[in-house]
Amino acid sequence: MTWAHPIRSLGYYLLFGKGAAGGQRVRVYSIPMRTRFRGVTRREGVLFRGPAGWGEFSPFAEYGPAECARWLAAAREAAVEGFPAPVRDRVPVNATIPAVGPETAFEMAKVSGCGTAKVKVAERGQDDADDMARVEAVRDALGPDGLIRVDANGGWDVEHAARMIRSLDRWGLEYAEQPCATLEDLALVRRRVDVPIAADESIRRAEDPLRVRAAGAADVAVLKAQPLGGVRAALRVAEACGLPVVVSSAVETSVGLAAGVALAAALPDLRYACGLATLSLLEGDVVHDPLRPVAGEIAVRRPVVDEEALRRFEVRDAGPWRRRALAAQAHMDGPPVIGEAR
Ligand SMILES: O=C(O)CCC(=O)c1ccccc1C(=O)O
Ligand SMILES: [Mg+2]
Repeated sequence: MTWAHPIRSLGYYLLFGKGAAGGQRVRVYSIPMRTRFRGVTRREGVLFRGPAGWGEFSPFAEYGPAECARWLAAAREAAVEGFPAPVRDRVPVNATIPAVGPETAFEMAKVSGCGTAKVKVAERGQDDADDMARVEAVRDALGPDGLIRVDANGGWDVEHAARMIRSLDRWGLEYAEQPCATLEDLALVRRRVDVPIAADESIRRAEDPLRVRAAGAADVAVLKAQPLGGVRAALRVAEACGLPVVVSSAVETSVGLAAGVALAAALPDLRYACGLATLSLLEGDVVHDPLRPVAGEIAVRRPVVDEEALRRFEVRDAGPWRRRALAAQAHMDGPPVIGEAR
């Protein structure tokens, strides 16, 4: 398939660099994290505006061009196409508690205003007692009616996972997210514990959910809009996988979060709180009215970039990110969005 005009002219909106007549400069941001998360201390990415609004391209540093192509497609959808129609106007969300000490965990759960919390466990360099203390503190903060899920990011082997999930369940677990790295191990753990299992890292490509289901590896699918290639792509994955879905963020600015919110808002069936309350992990944002939860819910809307807010975090040299986006674009299906700088 070739992309002749007028679609090719979409690239026109999204030129990097100065002097592209009628084009847009892309904007690079770098925002410090309030607490280290996934080993990351600054969140960085690209923002650009197209005819449908602002899009964000912010793959994590370790991802290569083929993987980044889906993240770029998500930004293109946001900027050029816009989001599908919502079926709800608010999305219930969970507080995200990083691998912090129990006092901080208690405080974060308390101030979040959320009735559901996701607690990170199995952090490298910590031990089981740290996880126990953190989950106990979050249970204290939420009270008996709160819901607690844990996320091990694949950090346990099967034995360790089965043992820890049973131990942590003394404080009551809604589900355990990605206790082990492989599908086979997830399936083994799932057969050994009563707590439901969610798959996150095991679902990064459109074909993954079918493999998750075939392996009997999970009860819940965690879907992220950017890595799956956008809201529409993620909706197709949700439909194909036949599992209840939790939408979560990739810890983006409000621009990227809006895609996750749009996905959660468009799902026909939403039974779980979503992991979209992640702005509190960042030192700031690029919009005037950030997508933060009120009483455990985020209102469905699309904030626009505020120049004054962006100025605090904008990076002048767009070169490295331009190269990254162009490399991703070479692997992307459909029309290009990034032009060469002139
Ligand atoms: O789901 C949440 O509560 C927040 C999002 C989150 O945890 C996350 C964000 C970026 C990368 C990985 C993860 C993860 O779920 O492991
Ligand atoms: Mg996860």
